[in-house]
Amino acid sequence: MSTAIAIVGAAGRMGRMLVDAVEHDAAAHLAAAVDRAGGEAVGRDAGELAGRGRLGVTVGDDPAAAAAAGDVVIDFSLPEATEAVAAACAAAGRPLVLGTTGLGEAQRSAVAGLAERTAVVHAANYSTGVTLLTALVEQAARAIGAHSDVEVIEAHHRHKVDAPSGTALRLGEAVADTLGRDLAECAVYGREGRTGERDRETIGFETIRAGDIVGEHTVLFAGDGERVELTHKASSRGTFAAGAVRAAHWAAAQPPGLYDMRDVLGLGG
Ligand SMILES: NC(=O)C1=CN([C@@H]2O[C@H](COP(=O)(O)OP(=O)(O)OC[C@H]3O[C@@H](n4cnc5c(N)ncnc54)[C@H](O)[C@@H]3O)[C@@H](O)[C@H]2O)C=CC1
Ligand SMILES: O=C(O)C1=N[C@H](C(=O)O)C[C@H](O)C1
Repeated sequence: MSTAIAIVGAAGRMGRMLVDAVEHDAAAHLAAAVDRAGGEAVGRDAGELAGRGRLGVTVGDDPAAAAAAGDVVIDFSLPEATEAVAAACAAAGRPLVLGTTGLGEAQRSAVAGLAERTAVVHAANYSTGVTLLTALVEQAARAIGAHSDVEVIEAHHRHKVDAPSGTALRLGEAVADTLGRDLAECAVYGREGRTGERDRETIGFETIRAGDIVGEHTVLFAGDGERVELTHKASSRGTFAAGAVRAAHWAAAQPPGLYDMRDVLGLGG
């Protein structure tokens, strides 16, 4: 059986990659495509936008119609779309694979509410490599985190609108949780001026925005006389799209709940 997939944010960098990934997957097909109301993509063919030629799926602006048409919804758009997409998935009883980063409290709460009714996979990064990196970072934090200065460094393309990246925040959270710290209290975002000496309990974040960098993350554990750096570099958005489509197949068979990419890959907690 082929999984019918509805894509929100279909005209974006990730949306176009997702259309391509779905159409490359013999076990899936594109059922609906949605983008921003009033945007120039609405009314165009989603396949043509993705450079794949005509697919016969017109980009719409109604998440409710898209959710009803698909077995699963994949949303990589903007936080402004999240609450409407969650409501559409709840009304249609459809699982959601959410890749959008930079969510605020209201959007997180909408996602948590949806997860009581359907399966929701929410990951800041759908690549297998970053899922592994997160596990390795937890291992490093357990071994040397309490005696190290921990810094998270990320680099992305010039078009990215949120900072630090969702992945960087997730990596920082993984360190904080492992060390029994509260990230909201120990995070330091960039430094400037007369900062004073570094407090070992803090977790620092540095952001680079430049050119067409797809996505790079390093977690640095620095002590006296040595340091450990764990790095992941994505060289194609195809890796995120492939992971999201894999998550969509997986989510279609899950009971309600909030999951992440570790669950999808069967790596446990
Ligand atoms: N979880 C992951 O693995 C990854 C997550 N991302 C995240 O995905 C999101 C999208 O990234 P890009 O594709 O690079 O951005 P983009 O700006 O190229 O695409 C976003 C698309 O969403 C559309 N959009 C905006 N408001 C909308 C609304 N209310 N309803 C429907 N569509 C709407 C825009 O018109 C645009 O076509 C970002 O939050 C980014 O951080 C990106 C790559 C990987
Ligand atoms: O906006 C992007 O491009 C990316 N966003 C995600 C994030 O914020 O972590 C994941 C990936 O690094 C690409």
